[in-house]
Amino acid sequence: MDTPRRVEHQQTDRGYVPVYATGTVEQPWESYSKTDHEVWDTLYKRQRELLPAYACQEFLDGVERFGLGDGGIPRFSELNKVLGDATGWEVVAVEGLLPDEVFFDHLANRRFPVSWWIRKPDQLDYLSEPDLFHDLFGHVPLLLNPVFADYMQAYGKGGMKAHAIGPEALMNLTRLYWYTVEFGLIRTDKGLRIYGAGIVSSKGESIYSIDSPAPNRIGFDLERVMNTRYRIDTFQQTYFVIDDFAQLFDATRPDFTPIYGTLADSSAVAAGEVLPGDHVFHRGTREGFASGADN
Ligand SMILES: C[C@H](O)[C@H](O)[C@H]1CNc2nc(N)[nH]c(=O)c2N1
Ligand SMILES: N[C@@H](Cc1ccccc1)C(=O)O
Ligand SMILES: [Fe+2]
Repeated sequence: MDTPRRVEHQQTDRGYVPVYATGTVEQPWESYSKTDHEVWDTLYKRQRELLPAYACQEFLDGVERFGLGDGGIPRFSELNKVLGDATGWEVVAVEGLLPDEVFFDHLANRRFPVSWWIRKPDQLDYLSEPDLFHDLFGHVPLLLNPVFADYMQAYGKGGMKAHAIGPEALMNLTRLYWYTVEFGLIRTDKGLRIYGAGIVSSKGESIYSIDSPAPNRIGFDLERVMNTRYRIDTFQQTYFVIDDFAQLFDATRPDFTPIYGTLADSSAVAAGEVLPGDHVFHRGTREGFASGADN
């Protein structure tokens, strides 16, 4: 994996850091404070205790293989030895949210962007932008699963294509990412389990997504998901459930171009709606659902 070449040094509050062409930086591991490491340990321990009963086995296996609980914020260079050998993926440190095409370009090249900074102690339960804990603990363990690793690279390539087609196609694809990679549930013989990074990195939403009567839980259907709006500022009003990872990979293998065409003519579905054709695992009570703009 050739690391993107350095193009400039950028003045930040940590002094000059090398910024690469694709928006990546070096992980400033020596700069992390004692509090930063304690925040990681607190969040890790909370999720490690909760998730054996809530997360899918593939995710739990990934957490163990990386040894994310060995104490303090992990060094990306250490993780990349395990990750590179397993599936050829590489964690790269970034400042935060990247433009869509830069983000997809990373995925298309088996690079997963992880914010170098971690949330503050008073942000344990909510923050507005993905931090190191969300990106690393939430997304990276499943990249050790070869089939999921292939899916994520294919997603990146699909993102470059959707970006070239136009903003509506990109929105359809971003909804797919949202309801699977970020907030997806999966069926197991022990009941519904979590694989979405946005859920497993949040104690509150881990419990809510499985136990609460409020949200809908509906069987995954590609076009249904691509046409369903979502909210970024609350727990989800609907969770989509896959039977297994193969279902997700098979559904996303075909060329999406005709689907983008079909969806361009149909109006989007609101986040909390249940449709006649839905495979309803649970029809939510909708208690606590605020109204408001959806994506
Ligand atoms: C897929 C969709 O565009 C999504 O919002 C992207 C945008 N840019 C990003 N940038 C970073 N660093 N991390 C992310 O998860 C995302 N998500
Ligand atoms: N098959 C999709 C790309 C894609 C792959 C995997 C996940 C999501 C999207 C396309 O042709 O655009
Ligand atoms: Fe994420």
